[in-house]
Amino acid sequence: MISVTDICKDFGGRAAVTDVSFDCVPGTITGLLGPNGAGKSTVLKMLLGLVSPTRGLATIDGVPYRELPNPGRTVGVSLDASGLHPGRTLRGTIRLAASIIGVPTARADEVLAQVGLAPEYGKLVRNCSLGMRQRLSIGLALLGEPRYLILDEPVNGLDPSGMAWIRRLLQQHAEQGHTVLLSSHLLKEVESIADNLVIVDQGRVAARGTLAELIGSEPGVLVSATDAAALRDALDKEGIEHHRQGGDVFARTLAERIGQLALDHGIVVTKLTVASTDRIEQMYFESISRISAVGSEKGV
Ligand SMILES: Nc1ncnc2c1ncn2[C@@H]1O[C@H](COP(=O)(O)OP(=O)(O)OP(=O)(O)O)[C@@H](O)[C@H]1O
Repeated sequence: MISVTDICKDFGGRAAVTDVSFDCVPGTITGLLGPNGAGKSTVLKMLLGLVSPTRGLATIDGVPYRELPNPGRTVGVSLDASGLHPGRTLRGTIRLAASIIGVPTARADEVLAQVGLAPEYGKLVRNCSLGMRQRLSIGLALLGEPRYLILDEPVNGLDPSGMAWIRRLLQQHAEQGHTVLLSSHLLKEVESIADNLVIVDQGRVAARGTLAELIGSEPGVLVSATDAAALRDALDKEGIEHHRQGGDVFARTLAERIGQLALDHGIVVTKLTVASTDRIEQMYFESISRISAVGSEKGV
């Protein structure tokens, strides 16, 4: 488990992170979300022993990162893809990292293929696109087959297929019982990947919980069906709140329930849109505006 307890960081007397606490349990993906400068990277760096906390404790597997016996085999880290050595090739970079953490060369080549960079193995890092560097950085994180993945802004620079790829990869990692913590300022991306959210603003936790806890357990689904009247009848029978929206039906339930309902009643669904995005956006802005209000009361 990853445990962050009342962690604080001041830089030159200025608070960057204040009393941040959260846990990440195995088998889940946690998204650390917040606007630019909110303190996300500082939290991750404290967790990884790269910045020492002014107060508080951050542990992985019950100990601070620096006390892990072989951190490279336990925790996969991707912090800043622009920090990779520009004069090394992709393969050279990953093989060097493999030799440092005691992983066979064959595994390095396997990871290069896994992140879609095998055809470019001879390219120098300085000649790689941002997306390629991001893939390399994620490959470095995966190298030691770690139980924990800690990724700072992993979707930065990735195109839509790259984003879909990383989503699948992280979900598979969590399904294997591993723990994923990622930071992002991209609300929609985190919403589609994470099981749990920790929203930070101005260094403080603004909101924390599962997506359902934060936006309500039944966010609502917009459904198009060839027979909308039959759909409305079925929703009535099941006692599911609904109303018309254009030619569609907005039902206050989960997509899974609509799928089951359609199957049970033989209704052909032609389109189904989960209408949570605007609610999560609303929740996000409400959370961070509460922190801003506290900050302005304190004259921050
Ligand atoms: N080494 C440092 N020295 C002084 N101030 C720092 C240092 N590192 C971070 N800060 C400050 O701490 C605050 C939080 O920065 P941090 O990089 O953690 O935010 P972030 O949420 O990761 O932002 P972004 O999404 O823009 O990367 C910012 O005000 C930043 O200027």
